[in-house]
Amino acid sequence: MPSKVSKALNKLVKTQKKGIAWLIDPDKINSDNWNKIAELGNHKNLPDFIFLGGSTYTGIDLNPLVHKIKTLCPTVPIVLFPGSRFQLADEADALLFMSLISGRNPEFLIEQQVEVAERISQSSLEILPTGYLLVNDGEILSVHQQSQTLPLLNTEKQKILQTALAGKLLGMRYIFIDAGSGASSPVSSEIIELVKKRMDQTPLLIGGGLDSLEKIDKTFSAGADLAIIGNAAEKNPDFLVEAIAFKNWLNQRLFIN
Ligand SMILES: CC(C)=CCC/C(C)=C/CC/C(C)=C/CC/C(C)=C/COP(=O)(O)OP(=O)(O)O
Ligand SMILES: O=P(O)(O)OC[C@@H](O)CO
Ligand SMILES: [Mg+2]
Repeated sequence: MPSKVSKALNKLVKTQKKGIAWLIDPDKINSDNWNKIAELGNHKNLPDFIFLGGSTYTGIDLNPLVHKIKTLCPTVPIVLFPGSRFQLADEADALLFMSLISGRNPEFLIEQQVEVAERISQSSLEILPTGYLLVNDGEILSVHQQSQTLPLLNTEKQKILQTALAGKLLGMRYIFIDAGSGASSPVSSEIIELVKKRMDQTPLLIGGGLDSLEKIDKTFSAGADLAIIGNAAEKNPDFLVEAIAFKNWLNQRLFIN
């Protein structure tokens, strides 16, 4: 099995560097996004990964989209972040093979995964076993509607820690805590700190509502290894480049110190 993406994620943890993933929603990609991808192809401020997925997308073959992104921006690994089993594409580099462990809906805990296990084990996708937790201040967003689960609250510290640890002990190699796309407040710094302290070498991915450099800074300072940015980049593609430049500056500062 290929290991390019897992190596890159684990390297972030080992070197204490920070990474940024640009989340592209196949349903919403527009001409501004395409222009940005074309620019990225020869830009020094590249995201570490492109995540591809949407909470509601159920439509057509994603391979042509993957192919087009790869042609324009060949050096950035494309990681599938599927809202359902219909969002697979063999031409992507890797797949976040998630189980929604903050919820109790069997469909997203195990059923979706069972349906695709045989297919993906025969593909050349790099499989990233991921415990996926929805955590916010009680806001119900499209991912909650889609998965028919409620988010854990930022105040439910013990429950969130227990859930992340259970995922890790079950062998999930990545923990992704998501406030949900467009969340008005992101995963709290307290939660990120608490979970990060107990993760050892397991990469911690944080996303949802990261729409300012201040929020990204807080997320990284609290211990996130990778920040996922969707809506803010969709609305203002230049924000993505600013966020990446900021992350590069943080990493450089770490190196100098
Ligand atoms: C492993 C396989 C094949 C499927 C996993 C299926 C699971 C467990 C999904 C988790 C629950 C879920 C529905 C996650 C959605 C993740 C996602 C791609 C969010 C992005 O949200 P947007 O589509 O950007 O939100 P908007 O609809 O607001 O744009
Ligand atoms: O669109 P935003 O709010 O950046 O969220 C990204 C992602 O974490 C959602 O699942
Ligand atoms: Mg979206």
